[in-house]
Amino acid sequence: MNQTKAKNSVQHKKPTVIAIAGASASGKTLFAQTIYDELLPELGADGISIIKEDAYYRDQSHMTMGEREKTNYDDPNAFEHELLCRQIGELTEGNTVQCPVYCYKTHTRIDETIEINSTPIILVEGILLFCNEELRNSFDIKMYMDTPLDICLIRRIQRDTLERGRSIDSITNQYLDTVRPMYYQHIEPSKSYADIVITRGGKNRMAIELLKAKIRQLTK
Ligand SMILES: Nc1ncnc2c1ncn2[C@@H]1O[C@H](COP(=O)(O)OP(=O)(O)O)[C@@H](O)[C@H]1O
Ligand SMILES: Nc1ccn([C@@H]2O[C@H](COP(=O)(O)O)[C@@H](O)[C@H]2O)c(=O)n1
Repeated sequence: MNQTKAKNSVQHKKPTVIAIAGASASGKTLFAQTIYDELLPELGADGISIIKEDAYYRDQSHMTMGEREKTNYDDPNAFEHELLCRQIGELTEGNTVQCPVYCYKTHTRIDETIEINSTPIILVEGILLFCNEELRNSFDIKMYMDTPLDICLIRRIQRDTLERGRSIDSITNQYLDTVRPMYYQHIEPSKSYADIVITRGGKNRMAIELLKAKIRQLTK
């Protein structure tokens, strides 16, 4: 074998892409962030990264605020999944990508992007990750947060009033119009694609420890 080729194949081991899907406010972000924070001292910033599917919501700056507020954000078409898929592909090839940044208050992408480097472990979290076949096929490990919907709703009310600039009225109307129906149409059925189903939300310590152990095994 050509020596340069042999050297490169040793240097670039294909990253492991771990997806965490599930309902809105089921604990995906908390789970992924806990894994990241607890492994960062061991793996370093070159060892692990997180991508949020929410960053790939389509930009709506060409629409009025009224139109943006009526958008169904729980339909797969609300996301630019092609871009997410392409960028995961780039990362698995060892390349760097410019990840969009999304604002829930204005329902638009902001002008900046965040540079994400290819790392041996890539965590991806989002509600509809398993609904797009091409995207689904780009994951090595698929996890699903199976948190009861009433618990998710309570947590969403608390989070969205505090962090996403929403009123109780807007949260409950959106929940009845789109969030709940789309959960039953798209998210809940996608659980069947998961390799591992996690109960009790983002603080399930045993699930956190098991994934950390798997990641350690993959990176040693
Ligand atoms: N097991 C849990 N116990 C208590 N609060 C939780 C738990 N899991 C998640 N939360 C909280 O619920 C809210 C929604 O969780 P988050 O991780 O943002 O959900 P998601 O990313 O699935 O939308 C957050 O404020 C988070 O801190
Ligand atoms: N402009 C937007 C975009 C998204 N949403 C809601 O966010 C939920 C997904 O994010 P999680 O962190 O909760 O998983 C999804 O259910 C959308 O309804 C929004 O309200 N506004």
